[in-house]
Amino acid sequence: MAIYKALTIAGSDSSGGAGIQADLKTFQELCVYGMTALTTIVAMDPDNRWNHLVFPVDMNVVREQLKTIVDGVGIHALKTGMLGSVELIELAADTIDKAGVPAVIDPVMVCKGTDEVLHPELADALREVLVPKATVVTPNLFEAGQLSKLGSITTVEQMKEAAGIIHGLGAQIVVVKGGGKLQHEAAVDVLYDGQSFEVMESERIETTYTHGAGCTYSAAIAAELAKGRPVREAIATAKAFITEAIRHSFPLNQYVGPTLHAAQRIYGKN
Ligand SMILES: Nc1ncnc2c1ncn2[C@@H]1O[C@H](COP(=O)(O)OP(=O)(O)O)[C@@H](O)[C@H]1O
Ligand SMILES: Cc1ncc(COP(=O)(O)O)c(C=O)c1O
Ligand SMILES: [Mg+2]
Repeated sequence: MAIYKALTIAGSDSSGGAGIQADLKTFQELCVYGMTALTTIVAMDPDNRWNHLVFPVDMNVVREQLKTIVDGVGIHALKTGMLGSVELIELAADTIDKAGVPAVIDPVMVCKGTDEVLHPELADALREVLVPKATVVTPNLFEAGQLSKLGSITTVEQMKEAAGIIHGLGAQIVVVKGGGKLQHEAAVDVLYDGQSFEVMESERIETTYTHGAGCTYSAAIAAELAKGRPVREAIATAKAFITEAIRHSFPLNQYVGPTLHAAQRIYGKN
C-alpha cells in the first residue's frame, strides 16, 4: 500500500484539540502519515480563566524542521495553521513554492474564546504573501472579514463577496466557513473557485464544543489532497469528517470542548 505523507506547519495546542495535535490526529484517522513543523507553543492558564500563553519557536528551529521534512523526506500535501509572525508566513510561502505540492491555508488569526487583538501586519502578510499560494484557503467569518477587508460578515451574500475578493488574491479555491457563528439553521460554508459559488449547507450541531474545528477541517482537506483526491472531493470528505467530529465533541473542562477526531472510526460515517 502506498504511504501518503502530509506536513502541517502550525502551533501546538497543549490541550490537544486544535493546532498541530488536531492536524496529526486527523491525518492519522484519514490514513495519512503526518509530519510537523512546530511554529508556536500555546499553553492555557487554569488559574486565570484559561488565559492563552503563546511561546514562539525560534525561526531557525522552524527552518530546520522544514528541511528535515521537505528536503529529507518529501511530502504529498501540506497545510498551515497558526503562524505567529510575518517571517513565519514568508517561510511557509517559500516552503509551498519549494515543495510544489497542494497547500491548504487555514489563515488562523485568533483562537476561539480569546479576545487577543490581531496584529494588522499578520493579516497583511497572510493576504499578500500566503493566501496567493493556496490550493484551498479556509477562513472563518472573522478571518474572511480581515482578508477581504470587508470587516464584519453576517450574511451569506457577504460571505460570497468575501470569497470573491479572497479568490482575487490568488487562492484557487476559497471556503468561507459560516459554521456555528452565522445566524442560520444550517451550518453554511461558501465555496468559490473563480467560476461559481457553492453554498454548502450541512447539519448544524447545537454545541459550543467546537475547539479546533477549523484546524481539523483544513487538516482533513490536506490529508485527502495528499492521497491525490480531486479538490472538490477532498473538501466534501473533510466536511463529512468535521460534522461527525463536532457531533461527538465533548468538554475537557469548564473552559474548552474539542471535536472528537476519532468520531467516524468509533461511531461510523452517519
Ligand atoms: N455547530 C456546528 N455544526 C456543524 N458544523 C459546524 C459547526 N460549527 C462549525 N462547523 C463547521 O466546522 C468547520 C470549521 O468551521 P469553524 O468552526 O467556523 O472554524 P474555526 O474553528 O476556524 O473558527 C466548517 O465547515 C463549519 O461549517
Ligand atoms: C495552536 C493553535 N492553532 C490553531 C488554533 C485555532 O483553532 P480553531 O480550529 O478552533 O480555529 C488554536 C486555538 O486554540 C490553537 O491553540
Ligand atoms: Mg480556525
